Amino acid sequence: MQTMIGVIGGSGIYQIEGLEGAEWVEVQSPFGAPSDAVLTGRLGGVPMAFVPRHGRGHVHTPTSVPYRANIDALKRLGVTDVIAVSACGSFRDEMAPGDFVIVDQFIDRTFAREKSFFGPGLVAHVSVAHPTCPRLGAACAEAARAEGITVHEGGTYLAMEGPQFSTRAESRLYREVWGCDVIGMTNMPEAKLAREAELCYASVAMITDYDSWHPDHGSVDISDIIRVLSGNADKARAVVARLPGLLGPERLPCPHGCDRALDHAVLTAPGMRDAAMLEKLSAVAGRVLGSATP
Ligand SMILES: CSC[C@H]1O[C@H](OP(=O)(O)O)[C@H](O)[C@@H]1O
Ligand SMILES: Nc1ncnc2[nH]cnc12
Repeated sequence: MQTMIGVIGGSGIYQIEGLEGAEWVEVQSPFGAPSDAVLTGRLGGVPMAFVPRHGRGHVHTPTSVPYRANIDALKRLGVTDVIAVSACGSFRDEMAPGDFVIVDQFIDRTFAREKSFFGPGLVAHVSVAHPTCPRLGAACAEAARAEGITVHEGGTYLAMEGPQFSTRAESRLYREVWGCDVIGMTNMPEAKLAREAELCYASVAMITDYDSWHPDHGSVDISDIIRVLSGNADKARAVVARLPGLLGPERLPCPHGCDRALDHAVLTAPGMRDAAMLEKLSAVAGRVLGSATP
């Protein structure tokens, strides 16, 4: 199988440079319109697809991002591995603004988003006990280190609904009681949907601030975030540029089973499956439903 890298660019990252044959393509998804057209091309001989999570010009709120359409569109294009690049706040002194965290756990506190491709007429339950791909995360960490970035391998990301930032009491709860390391508004349900679509998913969280718990740093402030974001964006693009060399064009099956997540997940009996749902899920779950899109 051929590697195809999907990149979801977060706040401050609305395009990537250097793609050969770069082209913005409109992708139709049965889950609605993706955040924007998808930038496709090749980097180091490996096909790549980039979607700006908030759209060019930053038009989508964390709640209005069409997470399902974005993941479905990447799957339809043939993406195998998704790197989610995101701004986040830090709950740890040692995880400082400018550092990157390769997130490996989430606490999902979002409540106003569609969280599954499945539903009535086609029921499935995938495991997200380990919600990110260790193989892809290790490649991202290696790429970040090669760029001289301070990178923390492993961390728990609290996904909040937003769009307002946390109160000081919430910030302390997430840090002191729940043991979270970073906070953001977008990696959930994105990671859950990537797992349902059998895509390897790694989250590269770029720290922009100390949220609102830190006695020496006051409260989170959007102008501080934007200042750090501009530096982070170039670093993130440099990390992405190293990934084709690290992942290579030939893709071996995921040793952690991300690409087989649906093997035993669909519960609805074959004769009871809803025809419209089968059609809708042809890209995401075609491998196990027998309706794969060509
Ligand atoms: C720019 S501050 C808040 C905003 O930034 C993060 O977005 P993303 O994860 O897409 O980089 C955060 O989750 C909020 O949506
Ligand atoms: N402190 C914070 N809380 C939520 N999302 C963020 N994105 C960047 N910083 C953040």
